[in-house]
Amino acid sequence: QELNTEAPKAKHNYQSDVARLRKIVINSLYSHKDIFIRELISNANDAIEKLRLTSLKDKSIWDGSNPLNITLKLVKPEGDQPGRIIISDTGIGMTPEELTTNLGTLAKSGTSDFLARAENSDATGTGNLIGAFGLGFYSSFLVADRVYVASLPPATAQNPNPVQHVFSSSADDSSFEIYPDPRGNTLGRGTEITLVLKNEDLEYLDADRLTDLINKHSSYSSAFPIYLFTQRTEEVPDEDAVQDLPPADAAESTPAAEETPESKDEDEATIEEVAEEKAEEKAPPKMKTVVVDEWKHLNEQPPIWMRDPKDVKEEDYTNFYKAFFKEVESPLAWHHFSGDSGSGVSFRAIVFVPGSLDEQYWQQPLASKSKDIKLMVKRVFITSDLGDEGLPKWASWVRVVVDAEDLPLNVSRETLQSTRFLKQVKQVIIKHLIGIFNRLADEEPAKFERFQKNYGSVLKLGAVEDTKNREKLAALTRFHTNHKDSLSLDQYLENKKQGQKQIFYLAEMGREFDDLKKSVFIEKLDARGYEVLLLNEPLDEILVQNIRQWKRVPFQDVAKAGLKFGDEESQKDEKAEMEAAKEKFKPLLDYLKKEAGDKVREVVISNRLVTSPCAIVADQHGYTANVERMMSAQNGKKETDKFMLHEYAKKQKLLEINPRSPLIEGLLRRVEQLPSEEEERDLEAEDELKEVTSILVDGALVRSGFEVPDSNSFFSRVDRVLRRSLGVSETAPTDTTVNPAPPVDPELPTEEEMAPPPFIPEDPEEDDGKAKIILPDHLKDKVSIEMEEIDEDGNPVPQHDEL
Ligand SMILES: Nc1ncnc2c1ncn2[C@@H]1O[C@H](COP(=O)(O)OP(=O)(O)OP(=O)(O)O)[C@@H](O)[C@H]1O
Repeated sequence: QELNTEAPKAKHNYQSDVARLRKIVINSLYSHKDIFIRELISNANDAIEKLRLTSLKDKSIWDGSNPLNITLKLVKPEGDQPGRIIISDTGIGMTPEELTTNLGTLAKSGTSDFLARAENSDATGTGNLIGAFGLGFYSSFLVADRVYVASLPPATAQNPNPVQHVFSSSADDSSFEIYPDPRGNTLGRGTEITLVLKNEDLEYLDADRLTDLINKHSSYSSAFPIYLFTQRTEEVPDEDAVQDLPPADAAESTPAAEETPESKDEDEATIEEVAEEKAEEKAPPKMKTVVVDEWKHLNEQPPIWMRDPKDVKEEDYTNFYKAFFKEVESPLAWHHFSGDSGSGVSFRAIVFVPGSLDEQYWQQPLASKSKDIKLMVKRVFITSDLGDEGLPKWASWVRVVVDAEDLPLNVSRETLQSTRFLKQVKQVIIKHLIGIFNRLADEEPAKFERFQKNYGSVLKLGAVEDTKNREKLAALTRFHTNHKDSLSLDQYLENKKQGQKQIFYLAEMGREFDDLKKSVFIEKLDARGYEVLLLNEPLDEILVQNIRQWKRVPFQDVAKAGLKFGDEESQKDEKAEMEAAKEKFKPLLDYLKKEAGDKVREVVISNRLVTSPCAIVADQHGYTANVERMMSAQNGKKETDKFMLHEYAKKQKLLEINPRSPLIEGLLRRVEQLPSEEEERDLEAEDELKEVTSILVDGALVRSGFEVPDSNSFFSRVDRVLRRSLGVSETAPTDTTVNPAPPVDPELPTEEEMAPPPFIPEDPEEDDGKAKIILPDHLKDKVSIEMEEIDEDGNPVPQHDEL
């Protein structure tokens, strides 16, 4: 009987976001058409799961007697009847109101944003779209011109006499219709989706093609049996012919609508005569062709996690992962194992590392829970919510399927959460996850490199957050150094020089490694061949502060006091040189202490500089420039300044001078030349020296990554020195007259005035292949253009200003 009817139907408009989503699906996912079957089967599976879970509380909904399954029927086009795929489930079904809200609106938060991005993305972005969003029901329109959804929820106390309703919509309608099913309550319970296939998509009616698709993408998506209705012809002896009876009329047989696959034996033949061959005396038994109706069980094999890992191919894991977690990208690595929770629950599990870290990961709060842990009991999905026993943030991206054998099937989410099992499972997952990382590090260097690119920061977060696994995670972390692009802490210790008792690191958030290599703080270490860890992520400094030492060797911030090469004792010459320098530069040290006393606590001879004249280092309890920046970024500069402790820490700076620098030598000479007698003082020369000194100190601050307290005054001083060196009068004023702005004019410009003149591009013939900026004539004299050189990665190439 027809699903359609002439009777009046309630018409509804799609919510605007649904209309947009449907448009994206229909227009841009053309090459991913196949996903429709996976999405519909997964919805059917969810509906059955929902029924099962609801029935745990209310037995009247389902008492366990009638079967839970998903069935598919393929109907070939015939006459004016179009080709159809009919997918039915015996799940929770939908009331007419639910049909309207579930299929006519999108309840997801952030949908509009997401759609805007999807609308602008090209074909490569569409993979993401499917993964991130789950197009679900709307993917039907990839292959169907029209979709009918007939649905009947189970009878409940609130809805004792449910009526089967139909949702109907065509691919191009902006509205859909809901009406009582003209066939009556044929479903018993559940949902039946009829896809009226587009002419170009009739290939999906091929049973083998559809079986392949389901085997590949969906057989794992459902814990419930999936049956495909097929018909095949067979030659069988014609028993009737023996009695020489006239042939019966050929008649097509279809299973009754309410007939479920379990209610009849598989392979049970509905025999019907199609043709009869002429009876011949004493000839071989007379044969006839019969059509055999079959319900083929598509997901008969046990799910992948229940199989022996030896029997599962790499491709099977990848396909399973993509289907099960609705993902387009293959996993980076996985581990399949069975175990015992320790509280007597045996289980099987597969832990997957996704191909890349979700873009959203770092935007989520630290407490955000993992969603991709599928907890099953005896093949039946129970929950994705580990409750308070969620994984730590650093591991919240992991995708896991865990199937416990020895828990009762009717365990509810709440009871499961109160068992020790979950706590133990969490530990087992983390243990195996770290096992995967170690295996990659030891056996698959190329993959490990990819892993580091995607998850490097996650390991650092783990080493900070997860004290129990700190050592293991820190050991997996890789660092850039002045010598290498990737180095573990163990490797660092293997390379350390004789006598070296510190792990040197330089931390400057956000700086390029190449810049860090030129830092004033590593001049000498680098020149002498010592290795320095270069840290440029916010988490780095926090990590180092937390672990403090590796294999009993402490970390040393090279921007801080306390730097020791470890061979000072054997470097007698250098020691003597230092002592002599202290003596020789005493007048300068005293002078600088007096002049820079508000910015630094002490002035000392440096052991870390080679070419630079001076640098500012933080004392043991002081803030380095990096920490100062982190504090301001976190609390806002004003807030940070309020705390006394911060004030104290900020003042703990040392000015280190390089005794070998000619500039420092020159400064010493000038200081020594200052007349000591009051009456001989040359105030002008003194002021000049003060100015040069303050520029030197402020320059040292900048060179060391700190902010100059008053940059305006700093540059005015620089200007004065420049004037002096150019022989320009220091006091000659700049002409500061300017034209005042025209009088107040509250009238807004018209749209015409605001519109830019039409843009006519230059003659393409003249194109010389070089990058250029083409300006419309009316802007040519109003705009000046500065070009910045960028490198291959799009980063600005730093310009080295000798000044
Ligand atoms: N076979 C079904 N039986 C009962 N309800 C269904 C069925 N198919 C869809 N629904 C309802 O329609 C809603 C929308 O389905 P849709 O597939 O668009 O999104 P979803 O399944 O919620 O999300 P996703 O596809 O990302 O998992 C579902 O949440 C569910 O409530």
